[in-house]
Amino acid sequence: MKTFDEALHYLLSKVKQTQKTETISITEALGRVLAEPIVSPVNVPPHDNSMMDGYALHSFDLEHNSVFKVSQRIPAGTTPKPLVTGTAARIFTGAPIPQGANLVIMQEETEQISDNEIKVNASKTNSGQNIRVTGEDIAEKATILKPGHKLRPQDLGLITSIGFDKVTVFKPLTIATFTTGDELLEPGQATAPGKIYNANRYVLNGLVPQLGFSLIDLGRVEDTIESTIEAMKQAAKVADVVITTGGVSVGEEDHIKPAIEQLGSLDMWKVKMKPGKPLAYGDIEGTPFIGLPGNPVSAFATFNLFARPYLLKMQGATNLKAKPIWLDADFEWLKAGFRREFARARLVNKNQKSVIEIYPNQGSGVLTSTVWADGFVVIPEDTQIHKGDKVAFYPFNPVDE
Ligand SMILES: Nc1nc2c(c(=O)[nH]1)N[C@H]1C(S)=C(S)[C@@H](COP(=O)(O)OP(=O)(O)OC[C@H]3O[C@@H](n4cnc5c(N)ncnc54)[C@H](O)[C@@H]3O)O[C@H]1N2
Ligand code: MOO
Repeated sequence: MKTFDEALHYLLSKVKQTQKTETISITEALGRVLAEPIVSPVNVPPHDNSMMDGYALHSFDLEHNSVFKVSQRIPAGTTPKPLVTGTAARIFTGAPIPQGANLVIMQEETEQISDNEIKVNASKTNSGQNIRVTGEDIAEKATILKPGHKLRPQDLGLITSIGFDKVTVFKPLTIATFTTGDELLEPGQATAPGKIYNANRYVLNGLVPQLGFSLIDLGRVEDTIESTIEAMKQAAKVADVVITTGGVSVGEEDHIKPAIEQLGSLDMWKVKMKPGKPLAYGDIEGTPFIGLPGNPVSAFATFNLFARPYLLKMQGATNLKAKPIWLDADFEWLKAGFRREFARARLVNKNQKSVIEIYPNQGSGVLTSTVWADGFVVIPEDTQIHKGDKVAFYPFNPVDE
């Protein structure tokens, strides 16, 4: 049996990163992975500018005077004249600082004493106050984003702040999915004895596009060797990776193993984790294949824990590792097991403290646990947990994804 860390490490070592890139409009770039560094040709801000609506003047004059003539008016978007010595300039937020001024007094700290005169009432002033300096956000020639970065709304803002309207990103991977099992009915079909509804198809087909990949959904494949081989071939032809659920444990009803062994290569693993013990990895005529277990919670967990980082790495992303949040357990886990448990858990606030609760039924077929929860809590191998122990919580949707 492999440990969880061994399985993940091996899987990630097998990834061949995509080389296919495209240059696209910034309006299409949300969620895409950068293929090239972004180097700024400009300073941001491009000029020293005011943080406040108020008056620009020089600190030297303030040492001698509190009443100033207003010698010019500088709205944002205009170019100021140099400041006449001993005077103030009316200035607005974002407007360039005139040459000869070195601070801005906000208008609430001044009073208008005649049509073109103000009195400064500020108790404390410093040179440079209320001025945003050239390049303080981005310096010219700085690398603002590196390849492998998955673009979020704030990244698009940063890129457009240097004037770029296009970015070079990796083309999205295409993932083909199918589910196996003759017991499966599609939603909308009438129930029948011995049958269950195909839940995994819809979980998988939500998880794949949520990560920004294109999906080819081949639906349910009949449990025969011929149908499985046919589906595999078709999937491998059109996709960068093929992902299935079901048919990876030891039963002879499972045709995934013999099908792939005819078409490529396959490793069947038993991983020391729960849910998600069986996992298959191989290739179909050269296309990577990941076989997730059939139990719905196991399929959900192994997608998140194995397929997600595998696919993100293949897509060129560098931020693969989900970061845990360490919090106090608000539960007891007394049956220490030899497999690492990824218990479905949620964060709750109690008396201004965040703690972790777990769903009472942690069965691999209890999909309700994944809906109730908002993440996994890790119960390490051979470990009991008592209330108040620190535990590692992994949200299902990491914020930086
Ligand atoms: N003798 C052994 N039996 C099993 C072992 C083992 O080590 N030795 N491992 C168990 C574990 S752990 C798991 S997980 C399952 C995984 O089995 P498979 O990947 O072969 O999956 P199936 O047998 O096809 O299905 C398991 C279970 O999940 C239900 N299922 C399957 N597909 C779907 C779907 N698309 N939607 C909803 N539910 C689905 C299926 O009906 C079964 O109940 O094997 C254990 N057995
Ligand atoms: O992966 Mo199985 O779900 O551990 O029960």
